[in-house]
Amino acid sequence: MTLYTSDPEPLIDMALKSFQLNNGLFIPAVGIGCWMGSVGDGDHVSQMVKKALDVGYRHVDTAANYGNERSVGVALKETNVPREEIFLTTKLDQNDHGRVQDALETSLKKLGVDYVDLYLMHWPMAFGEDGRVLQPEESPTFVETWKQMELLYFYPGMTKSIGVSNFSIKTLTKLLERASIVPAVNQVEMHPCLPQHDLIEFCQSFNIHLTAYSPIGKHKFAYDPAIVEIAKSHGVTSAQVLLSWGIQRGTSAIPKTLNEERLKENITLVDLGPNEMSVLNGFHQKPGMHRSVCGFHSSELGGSCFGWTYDQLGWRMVEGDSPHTISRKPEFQPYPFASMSVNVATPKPPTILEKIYAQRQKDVEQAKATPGTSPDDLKTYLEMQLAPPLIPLVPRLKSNPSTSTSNPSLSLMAEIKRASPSKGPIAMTVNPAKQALTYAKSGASVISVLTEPTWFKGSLLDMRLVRQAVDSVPNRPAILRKEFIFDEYQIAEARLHGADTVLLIVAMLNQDLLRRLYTYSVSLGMEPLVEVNNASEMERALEVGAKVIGVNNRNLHDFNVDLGTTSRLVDMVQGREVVFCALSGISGPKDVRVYKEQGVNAVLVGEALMRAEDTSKFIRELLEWPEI
Ligand SMILES: O=C(O)c1ccccc1NCC(=O)[C@H](O)[C@H](O)COP(=O)(O)O
Repeated sequence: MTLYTSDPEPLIDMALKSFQLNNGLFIPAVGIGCWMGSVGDGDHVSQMVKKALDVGYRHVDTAANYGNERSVGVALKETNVPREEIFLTTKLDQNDHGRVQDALETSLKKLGVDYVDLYLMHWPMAFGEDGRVLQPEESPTFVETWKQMELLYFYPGMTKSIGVSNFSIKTLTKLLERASIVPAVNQVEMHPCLPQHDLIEFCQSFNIHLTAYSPIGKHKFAYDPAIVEIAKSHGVTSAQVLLSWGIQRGTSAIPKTLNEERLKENITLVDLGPNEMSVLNGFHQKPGMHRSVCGFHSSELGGSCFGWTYDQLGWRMVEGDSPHTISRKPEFQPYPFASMSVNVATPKPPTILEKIYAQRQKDVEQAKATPGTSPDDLKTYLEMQLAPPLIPLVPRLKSNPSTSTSNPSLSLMAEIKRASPSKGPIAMTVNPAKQALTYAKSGASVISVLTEPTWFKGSLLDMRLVRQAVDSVPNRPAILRKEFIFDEYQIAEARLHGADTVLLIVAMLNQDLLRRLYTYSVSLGMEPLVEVNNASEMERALEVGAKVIGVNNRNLHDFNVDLGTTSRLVDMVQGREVVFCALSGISGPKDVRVYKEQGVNAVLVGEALMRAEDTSKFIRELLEWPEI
């Protein structure tokens, strides 16, 4: 909707404008900020948030430290706006850096919601048990806290995005060196007296969105003649000019006001021209102007803030400091309003498979860049024939303890699975070598080793030790590298670390890549297990000539498990030379019996085996095999 004043100056209705974050979610450009200048302020906050939602806001920003999450919760409960239409942010208190999950659970309870859209680390510095400010190297460091926040993101449910607040280029750089997930947002003080040009440039290069708090500068400079003149020429208030400037730079803002008229004004903005943007970009260069309006850059604080020096924080200034060292790039291309999305209500967050894929790409790049494990190094090791001998998958899968009996049953691919995205920790203390030996002695044809570290807590070392543990077992099982494979490099790694086969997940590969990886794996002597989840993926697996196809009963996009997925695809392999396997969700003999009747050749079982009290007995009963 475009509104018109009498001049008529077109005003831009910001209510539903949003910016897309690096995880695919959309953050509305203007939100209602709930810091009231002091902790709490109960009823006022509830009324303010309710009014804001009534007039069109869909973004609410609070923090544990503001002491008003309950009041925000009252407004969320009383409003008619559905929860899923609201982008809700809260922040981790500095007292809670060592207990992130508990802190978020407490915040959710107070807010009366099941999840927040964004959870921010409020400040990089933590407070110790005794209330003392911990120094940057003291545990929990902000990197350690970030790692805990990443876990919340990996086991989704409580927050849809994670980010930071009050981070500088210095502290962000340190965080990014160790981060598996790039923060979606950095929320900082930002207005024309503190434009943060360098920080914006830095964050843009990492696709980190910036949100401005105190975007109107607490009205401390809003009546400067230069700003008033721009406001007059558009027929709007100074506050509207300052907010328009911020959003036109591509940053969102969370102004606060209890006044209904101002609430409306703050989401009704104007398009500033290049000269006006220039005036505001350079505003802080006036003598004495470059400063925090929150008192953070004050000589009274003696060059520190909350117990960290400006140097530790990466803040390079004190009040009135010459801005030339800070602002090297005052000119920014205006953010194209036209390209802003209005899709607030139906964000499409990445699925777990997409998240894992993105993370594994980073991991593989890192491994390739590590001296000794470059692609050339791996090629040389393979040429030197350093990979251990392998066994062929197809015949091994066709043999199990029941094959020579009058009533042959299915074969088993037994998985080693410490944790998973859908279940969290499953068997964190398992010793993979011992578990593998039990599987081998119980008759498993394949041992599947999850080597993904972040969600499944596995490693290549696990797989190597599994291989070593079973190497001398007669008719040893084949070793499967259970991974999210998209690069030949991962297949070479698998072979060198003792795998006999690898997993190729059709859902993550285009047909050319699937064919290329299939061919490469076969060229190293490893017939891959090709995983499908529906009929079209099955056609693609057959098209590349896969000889071992597994149907995953678990939908990797939404975790839904349906044992009928395998049954529905049986017909597609009938009469073909394919070993047909059922993967995931198999927990008892009944499941296996149904598959046996349908002609399935093997089952891959993870969680049920990891949780079994007597693994050998469980396997024998599951497969209805004779005693070995
Ligand atoms: O298990 C998960 O939560 C999961 C989520 C996303 C991608 C893959 C996932 N699992 C990998 C597997 O394929 C299973 O570990 C395997 O099929 C065994 O499943 P189960 O017997 O249900 O443990």
